[in-house]
Amino acid sequence: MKIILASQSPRRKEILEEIGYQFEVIPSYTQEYFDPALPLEKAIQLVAYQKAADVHAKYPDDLVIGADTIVSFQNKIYGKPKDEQEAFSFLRDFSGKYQEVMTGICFLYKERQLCHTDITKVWFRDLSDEEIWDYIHTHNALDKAGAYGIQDSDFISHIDGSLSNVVGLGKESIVEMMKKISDW
Ligand SMILES: Cc1cn([C@H]2C[C@H](O)[C@@H](COP(=O)(O)OP(=O)(O)OP(=O)(O)O)O2)c(=O)[nH]c1=O
Repeated sequence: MKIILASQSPRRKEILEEIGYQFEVIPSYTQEYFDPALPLEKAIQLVAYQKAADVHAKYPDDLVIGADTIVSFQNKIYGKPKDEQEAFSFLRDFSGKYQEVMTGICFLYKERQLCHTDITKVWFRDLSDEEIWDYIHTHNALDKAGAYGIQDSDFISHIDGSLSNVVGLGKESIVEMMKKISDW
């Protein structure tokens, strides 16, 4: 079965390559809908589903993988910041505290679907305003949920859970899900 990654994220592509799969990248540009009435884990899965479904409609005989990452902090959702000022306020909020990074993953193949959400707790050390601005001015903070990349900052003191999940796609879950669908 051919695998399609329905994502424009270079990080997700790298992660899937690292696991060793052969796949094609066909990003979804669908308008995503986040349903605030659902429990967070389900709402994020639904966004991952929408991305996968958009591509699956054109490639129903291939295995299509969609994913979506958000940061949840004190019952608020942090996606990609809209500008540098918002990126600053996100990182100021996270300083010295922990947040949860969630990635919803959906596999679609023919009539079948398998979805899952990974959660990793991420602890930030205390950050000065100066180093937050320095990070924002030297990195692509606006392209990342929560305004930071765990892979390109030294803000994190420790994590509890999957590291690749924080970067955008939990390797362990992908491998597990691939096992589950091996008889599809
Ligand atoms: C928290 C965190 C997020 N991110 C990235 C992962 C995702 O690419 C991005 C969250 O945005 P998403 O909307 O999940 O994904 P995307 O728009 O980049 O790609 P697509 O919708 O086509 O799949 O933030 C990091 O790279 N490092 C981190 O530490």
